[in-house]
This record gives sequence, structure tokens and C-alpha cells, in this order.
Amino acid sequence: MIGRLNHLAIAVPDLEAAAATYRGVLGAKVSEAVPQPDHGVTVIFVELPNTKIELLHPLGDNSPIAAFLQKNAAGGIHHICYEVDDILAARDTLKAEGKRVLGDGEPKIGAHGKPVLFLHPKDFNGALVELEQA
Ligand SMILES: CC[C@H](C(=O)O)C(=O)SCCNC(=O)CCNC(=O)[C@H](O)C(C)(C)COP(=O)(O)OP(=O)(O)OC[C@H]1O[C@@H](n2cnc3c(N)ncnc32)[C@H](O)[C@@H]1OP(=O)(O)O
Ligand SMILES: [Co+2]
Repeated sequence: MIGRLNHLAIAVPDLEAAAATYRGVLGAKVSEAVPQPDHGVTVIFVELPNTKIELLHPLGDNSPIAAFLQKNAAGGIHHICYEVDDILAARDTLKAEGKRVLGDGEPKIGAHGKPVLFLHPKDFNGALVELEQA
């Protein structure tokens, strides 16, 4: 089912400061900040040779990452995103196996313009998992 690692996401208290660190001392190629109101975050992508780092900051009043940042004031690794060939088939298989799909279970369009879903961290060894349609 799961394929490539699409990205690893880090929730950060200061998006531009985090971007400056990756662009500066770490010498990475870093995107501009892109608001994603449907997801309650603003994102910046750090391009790596073999994957991407997604820097996340809350956007709006009901951000799903607000509580995470309250608990982790300096920031922290937030989720891991795997690619799947068929996100609806993956969802149905996971649900049949008793894994919790977050939200209403319908994929939303993510930062790369592809459908994404999230799986409850408690079902995946404490790691919040995002699936993105390859
Ligand atoms: C533009 C889209 C972009 C993309 O890549 O395309 C994105 O990635 S958008 C990313 C932001 N969106 C989401 O994260 C959506 C899915 N997340 C959620 O629905 C929530 O964050 C949720 C339900 C995972 C947690 O929400 P919240 O923290 O408000 O709930 P609780 O405090 O009740 O937490 C429940 C339980 O889970 C633990 N937890 C929370 N977040 C994480 C995490 N990131 N990794 C691991 N564990 C997490 C939390 O500590 C609670 O555990 P407990 O032992 O009960 O304290
Ligand atoms: Co993501």
C-alpha cells in the first residue's frame, strides 16, 4: 500500500525563522509561505534530494495543529506523509482493518494539489500519518 515518503512535517512557532534556518545555515532550497485555509495551516516546503520537509504554522482560529504547538512550544515533528497509488482503496482497506481515518473520511486537496487523508496517531505507534495520492 504505502509508497514513497512524500514529506516529514514540523510544526513551528515562527515559520519565517524556521525557513531562514533551513535556507541559511542548512543551505536548503525553501519555498515561500503558502496559506492553506482549508487545512488551518500555512506551509513552507524545504526541498531535499530524496524528500521534503513541510514547515507548518497554525492559520485561523481552529487550526488542527494549535493544541500540538501549545504542548510543544518550541515546535516538533508533526506528521509523516506517505504516497499511495489509490487513496480511496487505501482508506477503505484501513477502515476495514479498524484504523481511524480523521475528519469525515473524505480526502481533501493537500499542499501539492493531490487528495490527502490523515490517520489517527494512536493507531500508528504515536505518529500522525498523512496519505497523499501519488
Ligand atoms: C495543506 C495540507 C498539508 C499537506 O501536507 O498537504 C498538511 O499536512 S495539513 C496538516 C495539518 N492538518 C492535520 O494535522 C489534520 C489531522 N490532524 C488532526 O486532525 C489533529 O491534529 C489530531 C486529531 C491528530 C490531534 O488533534 P488535537 O491535538 O487537537 O487532539 P488531542 O489533543 O485530543 O490529541 C489526541 C491525541 O493525539 C496526540 N496527538 C496530537 N497530535 C499529534 C501528532 N501530530 N503526532 C502524534 N500524536 C499527536 C495527542 O497528544 C493526544 O494524545 P494523548 O495521549 O491523548 O494526549
Ligand atoms: Co502534510
